Amino acid sequence: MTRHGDSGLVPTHGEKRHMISRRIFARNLLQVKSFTRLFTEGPLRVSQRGEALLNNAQLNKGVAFTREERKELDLDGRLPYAVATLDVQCERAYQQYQSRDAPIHKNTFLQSLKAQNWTLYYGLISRHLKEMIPIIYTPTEAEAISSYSHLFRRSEGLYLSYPDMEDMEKNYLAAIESKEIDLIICTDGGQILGIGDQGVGGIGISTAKAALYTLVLGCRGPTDAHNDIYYPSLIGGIDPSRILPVTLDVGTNNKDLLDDPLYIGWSHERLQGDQYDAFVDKFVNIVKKHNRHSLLHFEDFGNENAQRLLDIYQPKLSLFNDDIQGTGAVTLAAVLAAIGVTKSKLSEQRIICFGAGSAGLGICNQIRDAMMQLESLDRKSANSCFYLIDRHGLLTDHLQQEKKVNKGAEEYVRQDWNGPTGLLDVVKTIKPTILMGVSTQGGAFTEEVIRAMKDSCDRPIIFPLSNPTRLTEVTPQNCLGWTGAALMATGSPFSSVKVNDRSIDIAECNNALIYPGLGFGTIISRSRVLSPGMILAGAQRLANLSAAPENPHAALLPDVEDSPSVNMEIAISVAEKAFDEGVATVPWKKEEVRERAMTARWHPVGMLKSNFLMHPWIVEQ
Ligand SMILES: NC(=O)C1=CN([C@@H]2O[C@H](COP(=O)(O)OP(=O)(O)OC[C@H]3O[C@@H](n4cnc5c(N)ncnc54)[C@H](O)[C@@H]3O)[C@@H](O)[C@H]2O)C=CC1
Ligand SMILES: CC(=O)C(=O)O
Ligand SMILES: [Mg+2]
Repeated sequence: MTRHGDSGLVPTHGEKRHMISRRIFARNLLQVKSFTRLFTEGPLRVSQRGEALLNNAQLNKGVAFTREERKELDLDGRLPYAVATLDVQCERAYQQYQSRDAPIHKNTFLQSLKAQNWTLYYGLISRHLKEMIPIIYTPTEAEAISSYSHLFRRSEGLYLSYPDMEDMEKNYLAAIESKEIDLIICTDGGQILGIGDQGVGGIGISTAKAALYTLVLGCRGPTDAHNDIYYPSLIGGIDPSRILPVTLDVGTNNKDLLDDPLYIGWSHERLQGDQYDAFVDKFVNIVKKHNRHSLLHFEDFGNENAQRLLDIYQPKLSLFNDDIQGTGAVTLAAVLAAIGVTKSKLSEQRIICFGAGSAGLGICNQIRDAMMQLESLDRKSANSCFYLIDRHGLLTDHLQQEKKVNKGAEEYVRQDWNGPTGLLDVVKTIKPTILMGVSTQGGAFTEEVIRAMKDSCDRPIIFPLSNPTRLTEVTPQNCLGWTGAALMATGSPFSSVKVNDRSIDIAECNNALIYPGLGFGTIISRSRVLSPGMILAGAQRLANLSAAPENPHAALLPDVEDSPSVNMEIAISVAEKAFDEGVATVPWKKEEVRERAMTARWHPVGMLKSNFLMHPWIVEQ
């Protein structure tokens, strides 16, 4: 690809392209001087008709095709007579959804709906966001991923397998043919949620994260009480046709999968070392070559690779690791909200992080950096506020000598520790104010641990963040039952808990509350990188949107139902920061960010008054 002009906005394609692509490309060229839209704008030209159109999930509108469209597009007789609005279609689909009892069956139903009709899929979920996010994301998606080879029906992204490494570029180009890609979400399946190596099934997390980029951005109505911001009543985010979910199939060390005759990936032990590195490097370079203005989102890579790959590639292209940086940012926001309640400073906290893997280190680094930037602590003093505990106990110099300290955790190693290093002993010794769990060890925060936390301060801050639900280190019911007053946030959704006749809402401290905003802010500003400053700006904006400091009984973070408007605010702060740091490459000004962000969203229906027309269509001859 070559660049056009100074703006660096226009992807060009050396490859032979489809006619539609050339037209979209030409239109983008015309728009580039003012603004490049993040969705395919205006009349949608289609070359397909009849059966082919009904089988194209991106274009299919089902019974929402109007009489004129049916005539024009050879659909007469292929659909029942009545023409329905999207509302009616959603009502019908919701009834079908409700008839499925188990969450995994609801998940499968929604998967097949997506395979048939994107507009209806996104339209339906946006109408039942809170109810359906746990179905398409954590916790249910973990179950779907672990059964991937058994539930498989059809392709849902790009599968790049090691044996086909020679053809990687060709296969990549085929997947993006006739598309403009803003976002590539990639996993190697190494550590999916808390359920470990899932091999090729990892694609499920790429597609789930992709769906949230579309759903969890946009607007739900005037919900932002702090800022009196009004959003129209549609929901929308990143155009799904501009997102590419990818799995890098480098084998698996999951014995169950290797022994399963139905396993659908490359049945081979997981590659490591030079072979693994060469494969990932080839992929990143292909992205850089063909989609250099897109954001590359890394998800659920194994601990041995996640931080290492981030360090290698972050300076080279617009890339981030959600488990490290997204989780760090959302947890920082929750901590800022919590210390707003306890009226204390970041630098006054004594923090235990139980689990020193990708998420644990991402969280500690993010909070440590915030201590340095917001409260001017030097790095050593800031590091000294943390006590990291991993599978062998507290990270001490003894463990370091035994080479049992994860890479990246060296800075937090305690040099001065002589006592026992188990969680309960450390809690009793240091009397922490904050306890975070990212260990994948369900129930690890026992009653004794939680009561010891309560003994150490009046309102302990306790965040069991492991997913899915069964791996939570402590349930809110237990934690609040034992303490009465903990400030909690959890990785997966939990219902509210009654304490002394008061109903306490539990904040969901999940990176899904922030990564869509981090990503969208980067994309709309066409930022060269997603910098630490942009991530901090996003976390601070999220903390500002918390109701907790003013209302000590409110959840620490905004509700998932409000995440569309919340993520839009985050995106705006992130994009503005990109301008401040001089990394934005769009040819417009920082003052325009809000308006640009609002108009750049894709909606499951067109911006037309009639709510069943997706776009006016022009038939390709
Ligand atoms: N709430 C959120 O937004 C997020 C939650 N997570 C969750 O956090 C958990 C960890 O994820 P990653 O950091 O990506 O995995 P990881 O594999 O990189 O880290 C897990 C760490 O826990 C340690 N560990 C295992 N057993 C332990 C024990 N008995 N005691 C103490 N430490 C122990 C492991 O040695 C490892 O270092 C997962 O359940 C994941 O779903 C991850 C990212 C975001
Ligand atoms: C939320 C998330 O990214 C995880 O649990 O891995
Ligand atoms: Mg993850």
